[in-house]
Amino acid sequence: MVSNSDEPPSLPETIPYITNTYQVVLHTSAFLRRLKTALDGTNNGKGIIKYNLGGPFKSVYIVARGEKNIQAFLRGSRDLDSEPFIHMGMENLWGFSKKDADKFKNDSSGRLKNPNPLSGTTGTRYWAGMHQLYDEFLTKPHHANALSHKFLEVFNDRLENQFTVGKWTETSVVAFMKEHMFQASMTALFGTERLKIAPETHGLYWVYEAYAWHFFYGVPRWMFPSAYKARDELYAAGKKYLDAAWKNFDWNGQEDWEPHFGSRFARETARWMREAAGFDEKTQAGFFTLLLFALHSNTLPTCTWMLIYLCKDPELFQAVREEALSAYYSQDEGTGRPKEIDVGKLVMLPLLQSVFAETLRLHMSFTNIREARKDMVFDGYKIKKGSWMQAFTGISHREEAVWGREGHPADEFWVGRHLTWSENDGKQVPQFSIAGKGGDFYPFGGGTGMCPGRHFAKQEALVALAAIVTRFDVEFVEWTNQDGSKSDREARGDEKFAGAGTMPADRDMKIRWKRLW
Ligand code: HEM
Repeated sequence: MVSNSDEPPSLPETIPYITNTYQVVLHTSAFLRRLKTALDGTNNGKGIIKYNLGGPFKSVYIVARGEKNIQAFLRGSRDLDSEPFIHMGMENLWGFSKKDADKFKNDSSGRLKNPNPLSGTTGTRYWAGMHQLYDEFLTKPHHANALSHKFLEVFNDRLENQFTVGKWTETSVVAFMKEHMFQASMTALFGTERLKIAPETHGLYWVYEAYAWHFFYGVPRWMFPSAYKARDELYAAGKKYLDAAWKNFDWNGQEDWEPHFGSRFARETARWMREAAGFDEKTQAGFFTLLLFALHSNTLPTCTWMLIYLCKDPELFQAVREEALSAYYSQDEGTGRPKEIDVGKLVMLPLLQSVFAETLRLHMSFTNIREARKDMVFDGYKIKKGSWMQAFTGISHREEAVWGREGHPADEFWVGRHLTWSENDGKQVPQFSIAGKGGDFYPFGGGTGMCPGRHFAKQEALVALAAIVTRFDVEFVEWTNQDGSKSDREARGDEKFAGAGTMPADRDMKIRWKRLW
């Protein structure tokens, strides 16, 4: 470690200005392993480490440890700005035209209702407009609830239509979720028409998702030509859907959901892009491609992992089933089977919340990035205006000193980690708690840029899981590779996704299951 008084230690690298840059962009899992080793070796006690990205001029300060520092990093929204980082992905990942991406670049008024007083921006406030859309139509309970109800309706229909009551069938968990959860959440957010008009969206999406991190960093096209081709075809598929939705939607209706645009959020986003922001067609299709990524890239693998953990542990499966059944408030008159579920109650159940949190803790590997708006001092170190700061959930979420418990190291899935127990009527009753862990657990980011889909995401994952565990008896068969051949080991997080979001399972789990109702 190299250290002087104003500067934190630097992350050593074999080839100056090359090794760290190469790894953080193209091999983030290796970068994180090296970072962890360096952190364990440093005795500055603050967990702040510096490196240079792409040459000597871009300093990056990694805020790796310490509740206070991570909180300050996540919440310091006025001085530490996530907008340049989002802007960076707008052309290559989102698919914006340069002209429209520049509208965001030139707007320094921020996302909040009142413009940043330091900003001289006049005219349309693009960041604030986008933030308001998220806040009003995605985060607010009415719209988050409408999305999860539609999701559940479609997901339930699919379970009922695909599987016969009382019949055992074999299925593969990862492939099953990639088909059915994908389709149900697409319908909830974007309507039934998107996949009818552009069925290629489904196949193209997985390629786009796998290379999203490379697109974000602007890795040249010649390195991954087929991924770039799939990305461009996905933009074109988004345009087909938007053109048809604009043509067929009846703007006089005010329903929460209809088949052409889907949710109110999608409809209002389309309207804002065209009417208030004046984006061109490329940008409009690009934004709806980015929303695909936001919708699936974390929730789908998270829910898949949750199901994998339950299928691995029949006792936990049974306990979660009993808990989930307690959230059903009506029964079918003929069969006496559970019918309607109280989603508000379901998402507060301790065991289910604990399975969700533990899965996000272990598998959400995201790089939070901020840029310093001005020269500042951070935990005693001088940070120059324009420097980047990064915080990695892949480090914080796995800190042994924070998460390790006797017999349950931080790297292991253990549902008891977030539960406390108390006695009620002679019975031990669990409570879920992750309070006081804000600096060690931040799967949804933080500050004004915090994930606006977090409530919908939790509801979606938990209703999907509840629908499965209450309806199916399940038996584990074997681990397989993605092509269906037998695997000699169980699934791990796919390292290709390290730093970019939830790491999907790199193996599939074959199960037998029987629908009960
Ligand atoms: C388990 C599921 C999810 C996780 C872990 C997650 C996590 C995140 C994170 C870490 C960010 C970046 C926050 C930041 O920069 O500070 C983000 C942004 C975002 N998420 Fe989620 N997300 C999830 C599901 C969803 C869902 C279902 C939606 C619905 C469409 C969604 C919509 C968005 C959007 C639109 C943004 C961009 C916000 C912005 O730029 O201001 N997310 N999410």
